[in-house]
Amino acid sequence: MSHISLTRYLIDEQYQARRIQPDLRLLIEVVARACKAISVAIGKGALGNVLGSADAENVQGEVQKKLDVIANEILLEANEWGGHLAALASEELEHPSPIPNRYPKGEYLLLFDPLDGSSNIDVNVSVGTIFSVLRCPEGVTDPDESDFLQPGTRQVAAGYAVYGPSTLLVLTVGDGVAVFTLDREQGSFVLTADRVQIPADTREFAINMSNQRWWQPPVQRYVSELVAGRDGPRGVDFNMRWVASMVADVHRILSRGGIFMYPRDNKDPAKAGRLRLMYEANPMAMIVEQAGGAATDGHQRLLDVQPTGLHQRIAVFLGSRNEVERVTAYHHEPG
Ligand SMILES: O=P(O)(O)OC[C@H]1O[C@](O)(COP(=O)(O)O)[C@@H](O)[C@@H]1O
Repeated sequence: MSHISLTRYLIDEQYQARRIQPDLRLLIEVVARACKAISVAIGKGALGNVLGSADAENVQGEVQKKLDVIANEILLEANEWGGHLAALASEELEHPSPIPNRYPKGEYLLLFDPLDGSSNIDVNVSVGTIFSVLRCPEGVTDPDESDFLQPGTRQVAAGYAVYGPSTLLVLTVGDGVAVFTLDREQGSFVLTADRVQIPADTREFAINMSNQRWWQPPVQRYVSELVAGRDGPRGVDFNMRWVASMVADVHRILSRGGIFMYPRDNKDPAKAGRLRLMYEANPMAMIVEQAGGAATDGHQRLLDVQPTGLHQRIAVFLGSRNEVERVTAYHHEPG
């Protein structure tokens, strides 16, 4: 694959594929630059005094890590003055963040989880950033929360960065999925895989097994059949993986197939799941579908879910199409 930078890839999407507008291209480049800065901050680790807690809680009632706050500030600062956005929303902020009046405004809404997999930061396991781009409704100059509550099918772009052994940026603008690797010497993202496809079948599943006693019957049945392997109704063995960083688990699935599950469970019946619809499930669902996979909440296509809240949680089943369809079918069976 010849040396194609992110900028070149986006310019081709703008002029050849005629898929994106100039300001969406520039917005994605700004987000990518912010991910580079976050990658540098993470790379410093204990030497940069960025590990550990920030002694503050976010809107979800979770203790924030220092890097949650640092990553959030990097993304807010990088995106507020570029002129591409009408407003932003973050996992770390209760309400949408308006663009200060001193800066020009644009026609897009950006949502992000600045640092996904927070529980893995201090133990040097891959973490990431997840983002989703929507259009600001026509004629709205000061968007509020309701303007963000658009189904995932309305996303014009989605992506994630993985900060692991290498830093990767995975992106879709609705024309397949492209993977870029950060060339640390050049300081630029270079295309290393394009039109990535997830195999329809897999022998690998990802779920936090320690929650098993709380799962509802369809998930109990599906996972027990996987674990039973060749001696069970599936007749073949399945392997399990769980990094506990959604970006890392989803990237493995993008790379070699698999099914990722974070179901609704009875541990906290009030919660519809652990993961957030707007800036975790929806962008990942768009990427997975653009790579030929499937994504549901157990009952319906994730991207068709009508959001009701900026930080709402949802059950997530995504990855290799045939397995996602099977576990979803189990949710539709009577009894
Ligand atoms: O702690 P658990 O139950 O294994 O859950 C891990 C899941 O929670 C998350 O860490 C939630 O994300 P945040 O770290 O952004 O809060 C996902 O990345 C991951 O898939």
